[in-house]
Amino acid sequence: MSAVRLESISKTYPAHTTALRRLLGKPPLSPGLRALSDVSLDIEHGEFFGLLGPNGAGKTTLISILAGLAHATSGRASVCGYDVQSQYRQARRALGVVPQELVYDPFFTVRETLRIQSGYFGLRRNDDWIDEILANLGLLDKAEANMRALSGGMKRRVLVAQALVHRPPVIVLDEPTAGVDVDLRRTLWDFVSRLNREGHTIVLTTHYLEEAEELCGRIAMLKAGRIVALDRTASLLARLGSQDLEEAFVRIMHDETGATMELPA
Ligand SMILES: Nc1ncnc2c1ncn2[C@@H]1O[C@H](COP(=O)(O)OP(=O)(O)OP(=O)(O)O)[C@@H](O)[C@H]1O
Repeated sequence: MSAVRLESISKTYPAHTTALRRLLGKPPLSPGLRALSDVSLDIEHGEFFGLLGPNGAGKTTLISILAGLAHATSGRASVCGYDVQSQYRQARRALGVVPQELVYDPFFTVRETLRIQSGYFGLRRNDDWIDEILANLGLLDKAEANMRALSGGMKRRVLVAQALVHRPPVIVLDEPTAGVDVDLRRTLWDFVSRLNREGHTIVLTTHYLEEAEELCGRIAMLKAGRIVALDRTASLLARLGSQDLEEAFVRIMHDETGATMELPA
């Protein structure tokens, strides 16, 4: 059983329309937007997997479908064997998501935020694990600070901590290092790599390709909602004769043949 399984996932966001046009039975002003087209993918337990692609390629949409925040128009997705729609609770419990956007409640301290998050998963007396997460993310001295008093980078650390409170076997990080300093990057990657060594499956989206090259054993590249490359990182570089992932990425994204570069993992 895969940690993450995507079977022919397509997603079309509904067309933009106005209430008046709807009332008059007129067609929408713009057609719907197809964000994902027939995406199939298996991520095995224990993998450190990179999901790459330019802005608007569909990475966040895919993550939203896994987290139950968006529904696929067609296809099936599962986390640790649990269908993200029909077995939502089990699937969500198996997943920790670090969102791209800084979302937080300004009325709580860091520790309260993590206790509340634990409560969503029915976990009481989770303080030992919360303390361990705080220590590993360099947040221990901020535990009693109010969320609104934290810097942007510190808030991002709390988002990472929130994703981990229920010890999910699969951790998805959606651009976790966007706009954060070198210190946090190091702390974060040390901690995430340790979690990976301990058996957690990691799915990472990032625009920092050198980070993806260093960390991810296997990579999928999305372009306009389709998978255009799926391979082990080293094999991908060797096959394209590229010096680094950035060069490979540019070549694949500018390849107009539309051929999918896929090899068995
Ligand atoms: N809620 C929504 N309603 C309508 N369109 C959306 C919605 N969310 C995303 N889109 C569109 O779907 C496409 C894919 O967006 P998505 O955010 O998944 O891309 P991404 O690969 O995560 O991009 P980025 O690297 O910029 O984060 C884009 O064209 C985006 O404008």
